[in-house]
Amino acid sequence: MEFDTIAAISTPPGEGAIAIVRLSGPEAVAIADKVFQSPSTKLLGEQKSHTIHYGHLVESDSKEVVEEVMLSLMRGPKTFTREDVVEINCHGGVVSVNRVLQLVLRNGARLAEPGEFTKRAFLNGRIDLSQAEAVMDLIRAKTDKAMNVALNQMDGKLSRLIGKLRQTLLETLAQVEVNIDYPEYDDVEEMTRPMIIQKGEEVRSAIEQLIQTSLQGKILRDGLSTVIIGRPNVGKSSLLNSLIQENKAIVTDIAGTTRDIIEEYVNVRGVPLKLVDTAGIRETEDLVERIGVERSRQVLQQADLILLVLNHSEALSEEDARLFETVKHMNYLVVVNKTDLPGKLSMEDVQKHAEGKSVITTSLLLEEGIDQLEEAIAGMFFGGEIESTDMSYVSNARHIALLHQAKATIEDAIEAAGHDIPIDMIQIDVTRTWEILGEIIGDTVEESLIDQLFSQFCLGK
Ligand SMILES: Nc1nc2c(c(=O)[nH]1)N(C=O)[C@@H](CNc1ccc(C(=O)N[C@@H](CCC(=O)O)C(=O)O)cc1)CN2
Ligand SMILES: Nc1nc2c(ncn2[C@@H]2O[C@H](COP(=O)(O)OP(=O)(O)OP(=O)(O)O)[C@@H](O)[C@H]2O)c(=O)[nH]1
Ligand SMILES: [K+]
Ligand SMILES: [Mg+2]
Repeated sequence: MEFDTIAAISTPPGEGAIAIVRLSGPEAVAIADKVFQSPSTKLLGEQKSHTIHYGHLVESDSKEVVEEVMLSLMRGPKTFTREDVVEINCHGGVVSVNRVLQLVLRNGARLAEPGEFTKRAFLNGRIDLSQAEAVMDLIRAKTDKAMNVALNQMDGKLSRLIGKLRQTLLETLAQVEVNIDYPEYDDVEEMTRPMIIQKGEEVRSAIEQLIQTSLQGKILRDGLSTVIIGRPNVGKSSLLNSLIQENKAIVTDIAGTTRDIIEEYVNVRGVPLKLVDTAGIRETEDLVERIGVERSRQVLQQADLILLVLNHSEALSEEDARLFETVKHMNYLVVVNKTDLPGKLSMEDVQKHAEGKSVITTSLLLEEGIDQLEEAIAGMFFGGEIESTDMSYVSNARHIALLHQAKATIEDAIEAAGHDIPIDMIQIDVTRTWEILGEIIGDTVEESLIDQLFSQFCLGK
């Protein structure tokens, strides 16, 4: 495909040592030649591909010097976009890099839209949609593990899996056609239906396996939203500070210290947590505190995990019991804090309310119990260690939704094949499954969706 030539600043905004302005498109080299002067005096158009050149950028008419740069020359198709690419490495000042961008825009390039370089890599067939989406995941990855998931997807691991399933579906459809068109025996139906069921089952179970990795994949990608709740003064803010190893939240012995929601990201054994400290939940006359309590109840709704904190030096109160009731149907862990103080809390009571959920004891004052808590959190979602060899987790919400749809349609096909539903109806379900899986890799997908996906990228990517 032939496009116009785009340009953008590909490094983060602000001051840095070096900044890059990237050009891609059929005119990239010609535009660079208009504004680049090197000591060698040779035109870039005459230079070998994949070479880097020292020189100056100058105004095309006045030859006034604009910047001193290093320029990388990369001719397609062996480039990020498969088009001709020129990268101008300039000094990393805000003014400098903008000057360079303006210069190439004045000389024929168009300002790129967010994600447009990666979009071209997709449209020119270097990567498929799931690989392109992985590029964005990679940039946003907050932990090593999340980055590995993205790298694997970028490498095409998910694409290959999806490709294999679609191939099986196509072969099944082809076989159905053959059976119908060239019936060597009269028992076409008897041959065709079991084959659809067998192949359909193969595909269904593979999809199910992918879906099973998706909860973990999503956690690695988006972080586990973890809300700390408990009565005032039990040590919620102390717990946040211990987990992030920083004194971020205010801790005092005054009940009702935390009034606003405090959010912090922390990496617990490879699991990224978005930790949320909340106002202690209790009946209160204080207006500000009451608003805080109300907010605590709201953030609870969106939590993936709840840490319910109790005070070891006080008997279980009615408010504690109400908190247990609130989180009953959610993922939660109980943290019994202040074990350094004389115990008034009956652990039997706690176990009864916790209904089999883990109960961890801590003394945040003495820095005890944090290890066990971290272990319990990681164990809850990853059964101990996160798998590091086979990182083909599905992590993207769009992909997960499509996998669920694909599973439903292939199940329809299997079900229909086992009953007296006409073969052509079953073909429709199998074909639909093939299409839905195709949307994951961008093979069968609406242009508007493609535009929308790439627009979420950063500028210059
Ligand atoms: N300066 C710079 N650094 C960068 C990038 C970039 O665009 N510019 N990248 C941008 O994200 C990443 C590197 N990603 C890239 C991916 C593919 C190709 C590429 O040219 N692929 C070709 C040919 C490979 C080959 O030589 O065999 C291909 O796949 O056909 C280049 C960069 C990270 N670092
Ligand atoms: N003895 C003892 N004191 C602790 C422990 N953990 C926290 N504290 C103290 O308990 C008090 C309350 O701690 P916070 O972390 O502010 O409690 P909170 O649950 O956030 O309180 P609110 O925000 O007011 O609801 C502070 O004085 C802490 O130093 C512990 O393990 N042992
Ligand atoms: K407090
Ligand atoms: Mg607090």
